[in-house]
Amino acid sequence: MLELQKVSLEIQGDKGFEILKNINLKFYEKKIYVVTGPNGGGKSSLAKIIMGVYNPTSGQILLDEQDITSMSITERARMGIGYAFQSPPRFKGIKVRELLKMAASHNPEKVNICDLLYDVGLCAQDYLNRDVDASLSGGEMKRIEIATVLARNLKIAVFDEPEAGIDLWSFQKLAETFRNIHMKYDTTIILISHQERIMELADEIIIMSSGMVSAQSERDIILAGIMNNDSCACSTKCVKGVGQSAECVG
Ligand SMILES: Nc1ncnc2c1ncn2[C@@H]1O[C@H](COP(=O)(O)OP(=O)(O)OP(=O)(O)O)[C@@H](O)[C@H]1O
Repeated sequence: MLELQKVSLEIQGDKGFEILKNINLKFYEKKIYVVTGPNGGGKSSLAKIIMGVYNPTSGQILLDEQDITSMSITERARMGIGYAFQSPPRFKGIKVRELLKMAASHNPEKVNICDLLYDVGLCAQDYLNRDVDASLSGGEMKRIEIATVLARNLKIAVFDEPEAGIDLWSFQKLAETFRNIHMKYDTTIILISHQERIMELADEIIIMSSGMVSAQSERDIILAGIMNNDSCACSTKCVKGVGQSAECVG
């Protein structure tokens, strides 16, 4: 289990401000969590603090009861925490086959890289010998990145907007991929997303807003709340919501 206890993150600057405020969260094994919420709410910062890109200003992070708060990205990666980037990096001179083999190097006998490519909706025959460079489209690169994360058989896998750059036709396949991982592995999956169809995969949904957890509950409860919410998201006092600003009085 991954646990965040009273985690806060302040970015130093002219007038340092708190990006994350007193976050208390528990992520259990074999569950899918979707972190959602308005732009700037703190979702990616939460992912980065789990990864070790940022270190909290205060609070603690525990993985299976071990304090990992001050561990580096590399140490956390060794302990089984992995992250898929919004815009995956490209590696000059490396083939898809080599990239996946490297990712699976801790458990090569367990991982079939052709199955992995199939799981992310790519045909092994067409892609194994492709270079991991600019010749791959954004969506193809994203899927290969997801395959590398799967290959690592992680304890905690964080995906930041996995749907970004993936066409509507392949979206269903992506959702199936996460369902399959959920069934096949004990990995805790944390998905950062605004997409309702990604939220539908969740066991639990966490809403981040203004650097705080503003709601956390089972998927159906949160989704019902979002669907029934006809209140206005603007900062002024408004009875009918954004887009009907004639009603705004603030
Ligand atoms: N390194 C940084 N320096 C200064 N401000 C930062 C830094 N990282 C994040 N922020 C600010 O912290 C807030 C939260 O950012 P974050 O990227 O976590 O939001 P988000 O919920 O992922 O947003 P989005 O949905 O737009 O991706 C934003 O106001 C952002 O500008």
